[in-house]
Amino acid sequence: MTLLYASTFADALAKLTHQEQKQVKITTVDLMMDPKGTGLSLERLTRAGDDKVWSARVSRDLRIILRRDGDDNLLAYVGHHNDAYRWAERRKFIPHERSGAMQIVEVIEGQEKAEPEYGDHSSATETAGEVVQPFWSLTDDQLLDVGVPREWLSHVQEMPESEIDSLFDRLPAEAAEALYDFATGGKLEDHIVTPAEPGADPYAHPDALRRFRVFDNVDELTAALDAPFEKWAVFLHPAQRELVRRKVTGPTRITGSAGTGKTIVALHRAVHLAEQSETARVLLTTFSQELARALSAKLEIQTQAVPELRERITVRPLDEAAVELYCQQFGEPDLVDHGQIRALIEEAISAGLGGELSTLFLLEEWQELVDAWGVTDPESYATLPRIGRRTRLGPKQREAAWAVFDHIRNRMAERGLVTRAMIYDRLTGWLQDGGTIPFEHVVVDEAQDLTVAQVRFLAAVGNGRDDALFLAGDIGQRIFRLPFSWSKLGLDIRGRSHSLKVNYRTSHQIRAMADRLLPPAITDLDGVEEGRRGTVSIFDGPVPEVRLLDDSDTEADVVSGWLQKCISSGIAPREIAVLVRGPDQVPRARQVSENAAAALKASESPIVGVMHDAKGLEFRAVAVMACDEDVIPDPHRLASIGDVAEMESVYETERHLLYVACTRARDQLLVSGITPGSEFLDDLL
Ligand SMILES: Nc1ncnc2c1ncn2[C@@H]1O[C@H](COP(=O)(O)OP(=O)(O)OP(=O)(O)O)[C@@H](O)[C@H]1O
Repeated sequence: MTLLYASTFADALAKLTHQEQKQVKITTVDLMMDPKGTGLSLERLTRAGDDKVWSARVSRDLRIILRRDGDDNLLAYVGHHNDAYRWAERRKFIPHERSGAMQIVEVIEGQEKAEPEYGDHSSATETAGEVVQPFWSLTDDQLLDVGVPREWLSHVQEMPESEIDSLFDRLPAEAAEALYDFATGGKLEDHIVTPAEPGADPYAHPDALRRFRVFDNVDELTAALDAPFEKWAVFLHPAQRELVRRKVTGPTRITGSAGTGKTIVALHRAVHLAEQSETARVLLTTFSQELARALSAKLEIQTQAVPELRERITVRPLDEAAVELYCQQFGEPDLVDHGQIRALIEEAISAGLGGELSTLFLLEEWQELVDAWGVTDPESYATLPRIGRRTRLGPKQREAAWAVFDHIRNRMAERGLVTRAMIYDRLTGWLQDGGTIPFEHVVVDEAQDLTVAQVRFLAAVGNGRDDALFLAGDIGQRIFRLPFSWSKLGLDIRGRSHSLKVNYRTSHQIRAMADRLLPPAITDLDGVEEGRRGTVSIFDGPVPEVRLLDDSDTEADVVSGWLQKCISSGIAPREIAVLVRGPDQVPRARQVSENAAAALKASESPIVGVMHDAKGLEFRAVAVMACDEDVIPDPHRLASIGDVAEMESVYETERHLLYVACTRARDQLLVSGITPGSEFLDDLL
């Protein structure tokens, strides 16, 4: 027997109470153990849209809807008696006539085909009467080509614009994606379905695999039933699946705007690589402890059914993994801190080094150039591009500065001190001399914020090995560093960069608004373009609000009122965030959050944080407040700008920050500031 599990079943299961979910799980496992269903109350549903549909009794009121075809048992839906029967009556299960992929098709009323009012569908007419019908000009053939079920052709052609947002709820996802992209300016031809080979299994088509999953054993099934909310663990988009399984001959990067599932792909990729052999070892890494913890938690869910896979995957922040490796090879490093570097600079200045250059200048020069780029001699320092550094240095000043850096380097060497970048540089040299890390595969999430030293290290880790390096990131979310070329450092992903286009996190409305902060395509310094155009979200929600208020009291009242509305609508305070540009604005945010909780006598208040720390997180509702003229872009950063190139890069990262903040919201977003407000708000509006 083959047991199949549909995403509609997962959705329906997630809506039941915990107790009901437990009952469903027991019945489902019984069904798996007793494929003929002899011990279960199975009943064929004569009024269902499909003659292979059955119901299985879970309890007096709960029913599982199954489709039984030969050896296949498909778990299609679960719900209370009337709801479950009504669902079954309005569904057909048919392979699509062009793709061959199995679809669950909602039966709609009035399926007779309407004739176009103004001649045939090839006419450019897009309106019938006053109502805009965005798909009126599309022919049956065009619609079938993108996976629209035949039953839906005329309904789609006549669909008014106001119904577009329901596409994902009602049509198979491949068709909904194509139509939504078309309606928002994309090309239908980009979404033509792939026809299956004759006789192929309709459940094995990539479009079917995004909504059906075959379970080989009870453990896998029970793991999926334990976490019905975690659809990402079970159903991948065809583009995600392809990237997870792709065999690659060099470092590979996946990109995509916020919420397109890059982290999910990185996670599945790590598991896929671990599955390849019992001896495979995988490092799944990212930049912070908090993000690594979140990855670990997801990995637990994903490997629940096969715990030995979990043991083959190590999840660590990259810095921690590097220190661990360093300890194994060279002993424990003594990391220098900021205060020690400052003291060494002051010592050098007292000894007459450094000419007229200030401590602050030398400190920044050390951190941003000399240490970051691993400069070890005056010749390399003299030729280093000074992107992002405001002061141009003449040869004499460089010489004076180098004398200080030389002093720092010598003192550090005498005392056995190292910087993080030096740790990576030493490991890189060791790898280049034939050293090997204890991992065959490294998967990196949030790769857009890698440092120069980390990129060099990873290049040496990859070193031309197949499937060695897989990086996920979005350059539109680079918030910590100035851009630099990866390929010049040996990490060449050109020709192996792939972009995801379906946004699972944010509503259409929030995504469309946040996208206005960034250009439609961003090109990195290696000339690899990341396009945002053509990205679609799979659900819709309220239009985000942008509010400019007269003063901070009024803003506090408005944001607090908005938070109260969110909480009163059933969103738990821990699923709501109030985000601000920096620590100076945190008291404003905290007060608003506490006021909202106090007004409702809620036991907890919405989470407060700065935009930088929100990377990788998500909330049902987000208020991005204090977006004032003198807050974002950060005036301290702007004040120190030296040239146009630096100005551009500061503006870019400040925009990215606001983009990151806005795209943490799944359903509801409020952006506010005090008049005249941040110049970025003009783009949002
Ligand atoms: N195939 C899928 N099915 C269901 N949900 C998914 C799928 N892929 C991703 N998601 C959900 O979409 C949301 C965003 O995913 P993820 O965090 O991987 O995106 P991301 O591209 O890494 O975002 P960011 O760039 O903001 O870090 C998560 O809630 C995730 O569970």
